[in-house]
Amino acid sequence: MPKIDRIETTLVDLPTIRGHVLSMATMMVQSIVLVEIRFSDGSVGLGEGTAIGGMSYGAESPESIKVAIDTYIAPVLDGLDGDRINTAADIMSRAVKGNPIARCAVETALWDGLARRLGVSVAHLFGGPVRTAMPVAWTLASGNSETDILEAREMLETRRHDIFKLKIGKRPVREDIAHVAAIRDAVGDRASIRVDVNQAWSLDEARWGLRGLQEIGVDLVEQPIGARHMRQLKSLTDGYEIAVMADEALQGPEDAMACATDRAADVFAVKIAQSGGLKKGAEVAAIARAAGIGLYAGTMLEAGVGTAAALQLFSTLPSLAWGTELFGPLLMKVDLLERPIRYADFAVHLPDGPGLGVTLNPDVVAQYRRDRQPGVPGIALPG
Ligand SMILES: O=C(O)C[C@H]1C=CC(=O)O1
Ligand SMILES: [Mn+2]
Repeated sequence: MPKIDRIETTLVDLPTIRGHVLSMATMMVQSIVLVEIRFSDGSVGLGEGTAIGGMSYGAESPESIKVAIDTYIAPVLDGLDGDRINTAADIMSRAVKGNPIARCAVETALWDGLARRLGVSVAHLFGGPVRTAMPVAWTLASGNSETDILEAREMLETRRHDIFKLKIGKRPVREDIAHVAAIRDAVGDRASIRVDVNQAWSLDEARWGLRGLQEIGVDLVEQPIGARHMRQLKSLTDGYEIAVMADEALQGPEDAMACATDRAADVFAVKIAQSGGLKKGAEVAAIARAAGIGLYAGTMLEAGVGTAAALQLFSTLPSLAWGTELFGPLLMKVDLLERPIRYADFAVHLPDGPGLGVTLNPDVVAQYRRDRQPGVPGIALPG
């Protein structure tokens, strides 16, 4: 019986390839928490906990994830049978309210450990993959329409992405619509264009916004209004033809159930981190499927470990109508992995090998760990 011997966390700050401009923050660096669980039989499991824009996207930050794990999760899991992931998840959710990213990071490391000990992939533990390549969106968020157009053209030419998600909500609605229209016109029908407002609009702004986006041929709008405003989200879903996707509104199966019961959204962005782990992410996906709601594999802009964990789960879902946005490693200047995840032919490819199918590059971790490079994180808030 392999016991949990030690849970180690490391903050790593990876510079982004360009400023990533979101409605709530501009990211120059992505900060991640690596989790390594050491088991009594010598096996090791890897996990990752990653937030967006410090604490400006949600209630967890890289620092809070580390504290939650070191101070509140590691002690209650100490000595537990490492194979008992359901028990560990239950203990974590009783010991720590909220903090789904921290719980997901630890659960991921437990899945990786168990799958490695069995010599199988994590996807295998979820019933096996139904696909090994998944469509993958890229986020255009340089903050400048011309730069975004050049980026989009390059992605199409190199066959890396033909789905683009534009981050809007920082500028007045009219300006945002003009920005989206310029990109729509530039790429024509070679790509699917979607937008993410990250909750920035009021309901009346959203009504104008959705009407404008629909007119210019945008396929989908993500979380246009506040996460808590489920009834208003439903009114937008019912009022327009453009698909409405819930993201921040979905913090696990209970939210998914409420959103599905009212059919407040057409599509769910399922994030393993926001759901509180792979198992709960699978539950969110099952609720969507049962309710006839479309599925999209979302990201917290994780580096290779978190992205691989999401790929393992999403490869097993019978239908993934809206594809994925599991491009996080490509947003960072350096890759954390020994063998980077493969992006080709407009798809992201499931890594093979046991566990998550990935191993860390120790030199990159050594160079970018926060305790070796003081003075980060690089986040600018608007205004
Ligand atoms: O969905 C979000 O809000 C977070 C994330 C996903 C892509 C991206 O650029 O940011
Ligand atoms: Mn989103």
